Amino acid sequence: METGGSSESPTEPKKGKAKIPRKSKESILKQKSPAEFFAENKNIAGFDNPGKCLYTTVRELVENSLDSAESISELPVVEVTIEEIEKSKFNSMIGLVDRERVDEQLYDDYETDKAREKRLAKEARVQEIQAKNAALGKKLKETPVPKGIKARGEASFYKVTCKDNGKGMPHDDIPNMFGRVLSGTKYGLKQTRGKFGLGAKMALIWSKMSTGLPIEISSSMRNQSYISFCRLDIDINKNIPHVHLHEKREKKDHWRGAVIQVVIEGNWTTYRSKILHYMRQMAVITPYAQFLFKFISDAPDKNVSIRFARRTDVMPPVPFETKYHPSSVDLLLIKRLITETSKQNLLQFLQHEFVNISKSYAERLIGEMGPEFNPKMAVKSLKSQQIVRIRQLLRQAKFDDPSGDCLSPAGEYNLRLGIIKELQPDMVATFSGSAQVFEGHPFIVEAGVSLGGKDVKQGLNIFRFANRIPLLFEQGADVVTRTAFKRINWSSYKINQMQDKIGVFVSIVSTKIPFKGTGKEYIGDDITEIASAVKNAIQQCCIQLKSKIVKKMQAREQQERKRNLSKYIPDATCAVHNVLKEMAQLHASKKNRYGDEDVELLGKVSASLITKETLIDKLAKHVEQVDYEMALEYATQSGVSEEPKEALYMPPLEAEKEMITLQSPFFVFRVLQ
Ligand SMILES: Nc1ncnc2c1ncn2[C@@H]1O[C@H](COP(=O)(O)OP(=O)(O)OP(=O)(O)O)[C@@H](O)[C@H]1O
Repeated sequence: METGGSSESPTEPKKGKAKIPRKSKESILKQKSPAEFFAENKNIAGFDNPGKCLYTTVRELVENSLDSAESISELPVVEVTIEEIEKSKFNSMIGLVDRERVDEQLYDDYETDKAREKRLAKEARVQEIQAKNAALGKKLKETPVPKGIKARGEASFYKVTCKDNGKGMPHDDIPNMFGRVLSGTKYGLKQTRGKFGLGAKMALIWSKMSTGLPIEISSSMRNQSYISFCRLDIDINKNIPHVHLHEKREKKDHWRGAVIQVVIEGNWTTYRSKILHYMRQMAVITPYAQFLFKFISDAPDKNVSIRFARRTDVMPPVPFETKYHPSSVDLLLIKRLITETSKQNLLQFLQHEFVNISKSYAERLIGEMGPEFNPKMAVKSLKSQQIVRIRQLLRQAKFDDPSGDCLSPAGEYNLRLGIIKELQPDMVATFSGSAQVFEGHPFIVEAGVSLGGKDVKQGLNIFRFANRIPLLFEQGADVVTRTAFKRINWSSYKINQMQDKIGVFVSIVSTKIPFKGTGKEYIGDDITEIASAVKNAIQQCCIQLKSKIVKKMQAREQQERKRNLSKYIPDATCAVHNVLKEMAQLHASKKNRYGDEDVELLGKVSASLITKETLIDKLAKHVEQVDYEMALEYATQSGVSEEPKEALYMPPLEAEKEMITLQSPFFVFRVLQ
């Protein structure tokens, strides 16, 4: 085993350590570290209560794993395990000896004999009613049977482990990546699930707050011959990692990736369905990933093990980092870019540090700035007022919109695949919009609308994704929900908003998703560009669906017509045959005279060559013929190209057998050899 150094004391940052001025005696001023702030306001990062904390911890770890695998174009394999740890096991983990209660009345869940009697009587009553209803065959209403009261302090503990096949982390960066709030590698202008440099630290802060246990990280990168292992917690006041152990361990195989493990308080019972929904929706929007989710407890009936198999090998292109759009910059940003740039003069700076400024355009801009500016001037010597002038001009000048090339939308193929897998709908339509822009950030909206399907409730069922993260909370305030409920006239597309089972899937990707809050739970309805792009994407799907619905309705009408005509054949033929028989009798008794043609016919009726059955047969054939001709006429009118087509998706074969794989941007075809 190779040891890369361990430390028992907090790792102090050497550079950039802020000096806090000495306070005068009467000063009441206090400072707070970011870690302290987020520990006190953990709800703004999605850590509201123990149940939600469990959910958000899983989320943060899974999203980091996906970001990591995708950053190296690796098809992600992510394994999440939540292991329930019962109280005495937890106590022994932390070296606390279990203690029996002595003074029962001291506890919050203490019940007097009378209260207990009352509760048991109530429970018995409820059970009796339920049994009676069941015997009468009545549908059972969800009458909760009151359970024995749970103590306020009765906590449940969980060990959450997330393993991936991603990039891994540089050995020396691990303590800061997990032990310093607001530190991360995803701050650049790039579409990533993570952004704030906060999620993993929040999981650690919560573990520190609820169990006091550290986080454990194992990681290995492509060319590393060792596995980095780090056990750390966070010094909340100083916002620095407190490293317990940081070492390099022997690597026996070619493993690459990361394993993160944290023990937290949580509530599986109340957040089970949210966590499973999250995993399922993540599998929908990431069909090229393989997920294994496990919940392990001492009660085997509670155990869950779900494998979300990879359904395609086609991974969306890796998003790449882009530069700022000149129209969206502010003074701080320009100053930062000036400090960080390797370019010497103003011309090079404008041309290379922003998108959509060519050399000639940069020259025109500099000319417009005034006589004290020139292309060759040293960019690092610009004075504050000059920077203000640059900013004013960049704000007012005309620039092309940023292109969406740097983005990586899920793609219509993946979206459709996900919808079909998730809902198994009767009909589905998808649409992928072109790149648009808000505040200098490109964004792309994709949508899918489905009708019918398995486990879909009547009305609108909304599924939201942002930078390929499923959003499950704060649905009511989100731009997608509001648009679907308020701005789409469903009936004009022949869709019944109340009765049809409608699935609305919207995925937005951008270099900046304007989430409300750091919890990444919803996108507000106040950004007009995004709201109108969402509306357009849903409408485009509805237009496609409408034509399918109309075709279906016409086909149904046609069938109905045929059925109606066929229904009347026996009565109609009976009536016609009776008339013919009567005519034949009149002709025979010479009471009526008929033309030659009629006489021939009446002769056949008299000779029983034309019977009721022959008439039925002829009429049925005629209805069939008319129906066929109408269908043909319809097909010719609407053109063969518009015949309803259904896309075909083939799940990847699981077998290890030798296969030839044919790949195209739209499909993967595997042939067994
Ligand atoms: N599984 C992992 N594999 C590789 N790197 C990881 C992994 N988990 C975390 N990291 C690194 O640690 C950094 C911090 O992660 P953290 O979750 O705190 O923030 P983030 O993902 O950058 O942003 P956000 O707070 O929005 O999730 C990441 O930027 C990433 O570089």
